Amino acid sequence: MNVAVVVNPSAASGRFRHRLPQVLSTLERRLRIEVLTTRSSADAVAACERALDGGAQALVAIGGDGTFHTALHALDGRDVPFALIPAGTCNDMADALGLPADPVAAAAAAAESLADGNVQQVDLAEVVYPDGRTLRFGTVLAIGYAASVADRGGRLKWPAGPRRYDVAALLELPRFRGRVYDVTLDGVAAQLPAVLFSVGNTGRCGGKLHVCPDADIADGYLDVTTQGPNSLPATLGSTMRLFSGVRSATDTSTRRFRVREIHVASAGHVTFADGEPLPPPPFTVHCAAGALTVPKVG
Ligand SMILES: Nc1ncnc2c1ncn2[C@@H]1O[C@H](COP(=O)(O)OP(=O)(O)OP(=O)(O)O)[C@@H](O)[C@H]1O
Repeated sequence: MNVAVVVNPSAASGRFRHRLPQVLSTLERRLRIEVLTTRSSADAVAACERALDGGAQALVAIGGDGTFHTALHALDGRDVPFALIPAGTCNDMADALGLPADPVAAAAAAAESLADGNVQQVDLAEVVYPDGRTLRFGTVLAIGYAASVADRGGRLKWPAGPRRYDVAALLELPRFRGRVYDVTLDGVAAQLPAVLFSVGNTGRCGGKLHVCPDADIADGYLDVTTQGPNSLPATLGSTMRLFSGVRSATDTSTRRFRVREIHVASAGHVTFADGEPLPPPPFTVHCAAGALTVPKVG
Protein backbone atom coordinates (compact mmCIF):
# COMPACT_ATOMS: atom_id res chain seq x y z
CA MET A 1 0.00 0.00 0.00
CA ASN A 2 1.33 3.47 -1.00
CA VAL A 3 0.94 5.89 1.86
CA ALA A 4 1.67 9.61 2.11
CA VAL A 5 3.08 10.55 5.50
CA VAL A 6 2.85 14.19 6.52
CA VAL A 7 5.18 15.21 9.34
CA ASN A 8 4.70 18.36 11.40
CA PRO A 9 8.18 19.08 12.76
CA SER A 10 6.87 21.88 15.00
CA ALA A 11 4.26 19.79 16.85
CA ALA A 12 4.89 19.69 20.61
CA SER A 13 7.65 22.24 19.99
CA GLY A 14 9.71 19.50 18.35
CA ARG A 15 9.68 17.31 21.49
CA PHE A 16 9.15 14.10 19.45
CA ARG A 17 11.50 14.94 16.59
CA HIS A 18 14.17 12.53 17.85
CA ARG A 19 11.64 9.68 17.59
CA LEU A 20 10.75 10.39 13.98
CA PRO A 21 13.28 7.97 12.40
CA GLN A 22 11.92 5.13 14.53
CA VAL A 23 8.30 6.04 13.75
CA LEU A 24 9.05 6.10 10.01
CA SER A 25 10.97 2.82 10.04
CA THR A 26 8.09 1.23 11.96
CA LEU A 27 5.62 2.39 9.29
CA GLU A 28 7.95 1.16 6.55
CA ARG A 29 7.84 -2.39 7.88
CA ARG A 30 4.29 -2.75 6.54
CA LEU A 31 3.75 0.20 4.15
CA ARG A 32 5.42 1.94 1.18
CA ILE A 33 5.71 5.47 2.45
CA GLU A 34 6.37 8.87 0.89
CA VAL A 35 7.35 11.39 3.56
CA LEU A 36 6.08 14.97 3.18
CA THR A 37 8.00 17.31 5.48
CA THR A 38 6.16 20.59 5.78
CA ARG A 39 6.73 24.00 7.32
CA SER A 40 3.16 25.25 7.65
CA SER A 41 -0.44 24.10 7.53
CA ALA A 42 -0.88 25.57 4.04
CA ASP A 43 2.25 23.76 2.90
CA ALA A 44 0.92 20.52 4.40
CA VAL A 45 -2.50 20.80 2.74
CA ALA A 46 -0.90 21.39 -0.68
CA ALA A 47 1.61 18.53 -0.25
CA CYS A 48 -1.06 16.08 0.93
CA GLU A 49 -3.40 17.01 -1.92
CA ARG A 50 -0.61 16.46 -4.43
CA ALA A 51 0.20 13.07 -2.91
CA LEU A 52 -3.45 11.98 -2.86
CA ASP A 53 -4.01 13.21 -6.43
CA GLY A 54 -0.87 11.27 -7.34
CA GLY A 55 -2.38 8.01 -6.12
CA ALA A 56 -1.52 7.69 -2.43
CA GLN A 57 -3.89 5.08 -1.02
CA ALA A 58 -3.82 6.34 2.56
CA LEU A 59 -2.67 9.36 4.53
CA VAL A 60 -0.73 9.27 7.79
CA ALA A 61 -0.17 12.44 9.83
CA ILE A 62 2.47 12.68 12.54
CA GLY A 63 1.74 15.45 15.02
CA GLY A 64 -0.97 16.74 17.32
CA ASP A 65 -4.53 17.91 16.95
CA GLY A 66 -3.59 20.87 14.74
CA THR A 67 -1.78 18.49 12.39
CA PHE A 68 -4.87 16.28 12.33
CA HIS A 69 -7.05 19.32 11.59
CA THR A 70 -4.79 20.28 8.69
CA ALA A 71 -4.91 16.74 7.30
CA LEU A 72 -8.72 16.93 7.32
CA HIS A 73 -8.53 19.93 5.00
CA ALA A 74 -6.31 17.96 2.65
CA LEU A 75 -8.60 14.93 2.68
CA ASP A 76 -11.51 17.27 1.85
CA GLY A 77 -14.07 14.51 2.05
CA ARG A 78 -12.07 11.90 0.07
CA ASP A 79 -12.73 8.36 1.23
CA VAL A 80 -9.09 7.51 1.89
CA PRO A 81 -7.96 5.75 5.08
CA PHE A 82 -6.30 8.14 7.49
CA ALA A 83 -4.05 7.43 10.46
CA LEU A 84 -2.84 9.86 13.10
CA ILE A 85 0.40 9.22 14.97
CA PRO A 86 0.35 11.19 18.24
CA ALA A 87 3.33 13.54 18.44
CA GLY A 88 1.71 16.73 19.69
CA THR A 89 1.09 18.45 22.99
CA CYS A 90 -2.46 17.34 23.74
CA ASN A 91 -3.22 14.54 21.24
CA ASP A 92 -6.96 14.56 21.95
CA MET A 93 -7.90 13.01 18.60
CA ALA A 94 -5.35 10.19 18.87
CA ASP A 95 -6.68 9.43 22.34
CA ALA A 96 -10.28 9.38 21.06
CA LEU A 97 -9.22 6.95 18.31
CA GLY A 98 -7.80 4.60 20.93
CA LEU A 99 -4.22 4.85 19.70
CA PRO A 100 -1.32 4.13 22.04
CA ALA A 101 0.11 7.39 23.43
CA ASP A 102 3.62 6.38 22.39
CA PRO A 103 4.24 7.40 18.75
CA VAL A 104 6.24 4.30 17.84
CA ALA A 105 3.63 1.96 19.34
CA ALA A 106 0.90 3.95 17.57
CA ALA A 107 2.81 3.70 14.27
CA ALA A 108 3.13 -0.07 14.66
CA ALA A 109 -0.59 -0.47 15.38
CA ALA A 110 -1.68 1.88 12.59
CA ALA A 111 0.65 0.32 9.98
CA GLU A 112 -0.55 -3.18 10.76
CA SER A 113 -4.22 -2.22 10.53
CA LEU A 114 -3.79 -0.19 7.33
CA ALA A 115 -1.79 -2.94 5.63
CA ASP A 116 -4.38 -5.56 6.61
CA GLY A 117 -7.32 -3.33 5.59
CA ASN A 118 -8.54 -3.46 9.17
CA VAL A 119 -10.29 -0.11 9.23
CA GLN A 120 -13.40 1.46 10.70
CA GLN A 121 -15.58 4.52 10.11
CA VAL A 122 -15.79 7.27 12.70
CA ASP A 123 -17.72 10.54 12.76
CA LEU A 124 -16.49 14.03 12.01
CA ALA A 125 -18.24 17.32 12.66
CA GLU A 126 -18.94 19.80 9.88
CA VAL A 127 -19.20 23.55 10.45
CA VAL A 128 -21.23 25.27 7.74
CA TYR A 129 -21.07 29.08 7.44
CA PRO A 130 -23.82 31.26 5.91
CA ASP A 131 -21.78 31.67 2.69
CA GLY A 132 -21.68 27.90 2.30
CA ARG A 133 -18.05 27.49 3.37
CA THR A 134 -17.66 24.19 5.20
CA LEU A 135 -14.90 23.25 7.66
CA ARG A 136 -14.48 19.94 9.43
CA PHE A 137 -13.19 19.03 12.87
CA GLY A 138 -12.73 15.82 14.81
CA THR A 139 -12.68 16.60 18.52
CA VAL A 140 -14.32 19.55 20.26
CA LEU A 141 -15.44 22.97 19.09
CA ALA A 142 -15.17 25.48 21.91
CA ILE A 143 -16.77 28.90 22.10
CA GLY A 144 -16.37 31.30 25.01
CA TYR A 145 -13.99 30.67 27.88
CA ALA A 146 -12.20 27.54 26.62
CA ALA A 147 -11.71 29.16 23.20
CA SER A 148 -10.21 32.27 24.79
CA VAL A 149 -7.91 30.05 26.87
CA ALA A 150 -6.78 28.23 23.71
CA ASP A 151 -6.25 31.56 21.99
CA ARG A 152 -4.28 33.15 24.82
CA GLY A 153 -2.36 29.94 25.66
CA GLY A 154 -1.22 29.63 22.07
CA ARG A 155 0.22 33.14 22.21
CA LEU A 156 2.02 32.83 25.56
CA LYS A 157 5.80 32.48 25.38
CA TRP A 158 6.02 31.01 28.89
CA PRO A 159 5.70 28.39 30.29
CA ALA A 160 6.51 25.78 27.64
CA GLY A 161 4.19 22.85 26.93
CA PRO A 162 0.66 22.31 28.21
CA ARG A 163 1.26 24.41 31.36
CA ARG A 164 0.80 27.48 29.14
CA TYR A 165 -2.91 26.71 29.04
CA ASP A 166 -3.19 26.52 32.84
CA VAL A 167 -1.66 30.00 33.04
CA ALA A 168 -3.96 31.22 30.25
CA ALA A 169 -6.97 29.77 32.13
CA LEU A 170 -6.13 31.87 35.16
CA LEU A 171 -5.41 34.99 33.12
CA GLU A 172 -8.67 34.74 31.17
CA LEU A 173 -10.92 33.82 34.10
CA PRO A 174 -11.59 37.31 35.50
CA ARG A 175 -12.85 38.46 32.09
CA PHE A 176 -15.57 35.85 31.92
CA ARG A 177 -19.05 36.30 33.35
CA GLY A 178 -20.92 34.19 30.85
CA ARG A 179 -22.96 35.05 27.81
CA VAL A 180 -26.29 34.00 26.42
CA TYR A 181 -26.01 32.02 23.20
CA ASP A 182 -28.91 31.88 20.73
CA VAL A 183 -28.94 28.37 19.36
CA THR A 184 -31.18 25.88 17.59
CA LEU A 185 -30.76 22.29 18.69
CA ASP A 186 -32.15 19.82 16.13
CA GLY A 187 -34.70 22.42 15.09
CA VAL A 188 -35.60 23.60 18.61
CA ALA A 189 -34.64 27.20 19.41
CA ALA A 190 -33.09 27.91 22.82
CA GLN A 191 -31.14 30.56 24.66
CA LEU A 192 -28.27 29.03 26.60
CA PRO A 193 -26.40 31.09 29.19
CA ALA A 194 -22.84 29.77 29.48
CA VAL A 195 -19.23 30.42 30.38
CA LEU A 196 -18.05 27.21 28.74
CA PHE A 197 -19.77 26.20 25.52
CA SER A 198 -18.56 23.03 23.83
CA VAL A 199 -19.73 21.00 20.86
CA GLY A 200 -18.04 17.62 21.02
CA ASN A 201 -17.61 14.90 18.44
CA THR A 202 -15.30 13.45 21.08
CA GLY A 203 -15.09 14.11 24.80
CA ARG A 204 -11.82 15.86 25.52
CA CYS A 205 -10.02 19.02 24.52
CA GLY A 206 -6.82 20.66 25.70
CA GLY A 207 -5.34 17.32 26.77
CA LYS A 208 -7.39 17.03 29.92
CA LEU A 209 -10.63 19.00 29.72
CA HIS A 210 -13.38 16.37 29.62
CA VAL A 211 -15.98 18.87 28.47
CA CYS A 212 -18.24 16.32 26.74
CA PRO A 213 -17.43 13.22 28.80
CA ASP A 214 -20.12 10.98 27.24
CA ALA A 215 -19.34 11.80 23.61
CA ASP A 216 -18.92 8.80 21.30
CA ILE A 217 -16.91 9.25 18.11
CA ALA A 218 -19.02 6.76 16.19
CA ASP A 219 -22.61 7.32 17.34
CA GLY A 220 -23.74 9.78 14.67
CA TYR A 221 -24.36 12.51 17.24
CA LEU A 222 -22.68 15.59 18.68
CA ASP A 223 -22.61 16.24 22.43
CA VAL A 224 -23.22 19.83 23.46
CA THR A 225 -22.21 20.95 26.95
CA THR A 226 -22.83 24.34 28.47
CA GLN A 227 -21.52 25.30 31.88
CA GLY A 228 -22.26 28.39 33.92
CA PRO A 229 -22.65 31.22 34.36
CA ASN A 230 -22.13 31.16 38.08
CA SER A 231 -20.68 33.42 40.70
CA LEU A 232 -16.95 33.97 40.13
CA PRO A 233 -15.94 31.60 43.01
CA ALA A 234 -18.23 28.85 41.67
CA THR A 235 -16.91 29.36 38.13
CA LEU A 236 -13.37 29.27 39.49
CA GLY A 237 -14.12 26.02 41.37
CA SER A 238 -15.67 24.19 38.44
CA THR A 239 -13.01 25.47 36.06
CA MET A 240 -10.21 24.30 38.32
CA ARG A 241 -11.86 20.87 38.64
CA LEU A 242 -12.05 20.69 34.86
CA PHE A 243 -8.44 21.81 34.45
CA SER A 244 -7.24 19.28 37.00
CA GLY A 245 -8.53 16.57 34.66
CA VAL A 246 -11.65 15.51 36.58
CA ARG A 247 -13.57 13.44 34.09
CA SER A 248 -16.97 14.91 34.65
CA ALA A 249 -16.70 18.39 36.11
CA THR A 250 -20.39 19.02 36.51
CA ASP A 251 -22.05 21.58 38.69
CA THR A 252 -25.67 22.63 38.93
CA SER A 253 -25.26 24.91 35.93
CA THR A 254 -23.99 22.16 33.58
CA ARG A 255 -26.41 21.22 30.79
CA ARG A 256 -25.89 18.51 28.21
CA PHE A 257 -27.62 17.87 24.90
CA ARG A 258 -27.09 15.16 22.30
CA VAL A 259 -27.96 16.39 18.82
CA ARG A 260 -27.34 15.77 15.15
CA GLU A 261 -27.15 19.47 14.44
CA ILE A 262 -26.73 22.75 16.28
CA HIS A 263 -27.06 26.22 14.82
CA VAL A 264 -25.27 28.97 16.73
CA ALA A 265 -26.78 32.33 15.79
CA SER A 266 -24.92 34.56 18.28
CA ALA A 267 -22.26 36.29 16.24
CA GLY A 268 -18.64 37.10 16.80
CA HIS A 269 -17.42 34.75 19.55
CA VAL A 270 -13.86 33.43 19.56
CA THR A 271 -14.09 29.85 18.32
CA PHE A 272 -11.58 27.01 18.32
CA ALA A 273 -11.90 23.44 17.07
CA ASP A 274 -9.20 20.76 17.35
CA GLY A 275 -7.26 23.49 19.17
CA GLU A 276 -7.16 25.62 16.00
CA PRO A 277 -8.92 28.96 15.42
CA LEU A 278 -12.10 28.86 13.35
CA PRO A 279 -14.11 31.78 11.93
CA PRO A 280 -16.70 32.86 14.52
CA PRO A 281 -20.46 32.12 14.45
CA PRO A 282 -23.05 32.30 13.05
CA PHE A 283 -22.68 28.73 11.79
CA THR A 284 -24.34 25.35 11.84
CA VAL A 285 -22.47 22.31 13.13
CA HIS A 286 -23.70 18.90 12.16
CA CYS A 287 -22.42 15.40 12.62
CA ALA A 288 -20.93 13.86 9.49
CA ALA A 289 -21.56 10.27 10.53
CA GLY A 290 -18.88 7.79 9.50
CA ALA A 291 -17.06 10.43 7.44
CA LEU A 292 -13.52 9.35 8.37
CA THR A 293 -11.93 5.95 7.77
CA VAL A 294 -9.29 5.11 10.36
CA PRO A 295 -7.30 2.03 11.39
CA LYS A 296 -9.04 -0.21 13.88
CA VAL A 297 -6.64 -0.65 16.78
CA GLY A 298 -6.75 -2.51 20.07
N1 LIG B 1 1.97 19.36 8.62
C1 LIG B 1 2.27 20.52 9.22
N2 LIG B 1 3.47 21.08 9.06
C2 LIG B 1 3.80 22.22 9.68
N3 LIG B 1 2.95 22.88 10.52
C3 LIG B 1 1.75 22.36 10.72
C4 LIG B 1 1.34 21.15 10.09
N4 LIG B 1 0.09 20.85 10.49
C5 LIG B 1 -0.27 21.82 11.35
N5 LIG B 1 0.72 22.72 11.49
C6 LIG B 1 0.77 23.89 12.40
O1 LIG B 1 1.52 23.50 13.56
C7 LIG B 1 0.83 23.91 14.75
C8 LIG B 1 1.12 22.92 15.88
O2 LIG B 1 0.74 21.63 15.49
P1 LIG B 1 -0.09 20.65 16.42
O3 LIG B 1 -1.35 21.32 16.88
O4 LIG B 1 -0.24 19.37 15.71
O5 LIG B 1 0.90 20.48 17.65
P2 LIG B 1 0.62 20.76 19.18
O6 LIG B 1 -0.02 22.10 19.34
O7 LIG B 1 1.90 20.49 19.89
O8 LIG B 1 -0.38 19.58 19.54
P3 LIG B 1 -1.91 19.59 20.11
O9 LIG B 1 -2.74 20.38 19.12
O10 LIG B 1 -2.28 18.14 20.14
O11 LIG B 1 -1.86 20.22 21.44
C9 LIG B 1 -0.64 23.95 14.33
O12 LIG B 1 -1.32 24.93 15.08
C10 LIG B 1 -0.62 24.28 12.87
O13 LIG B 1 -0.76 25.67 12.64
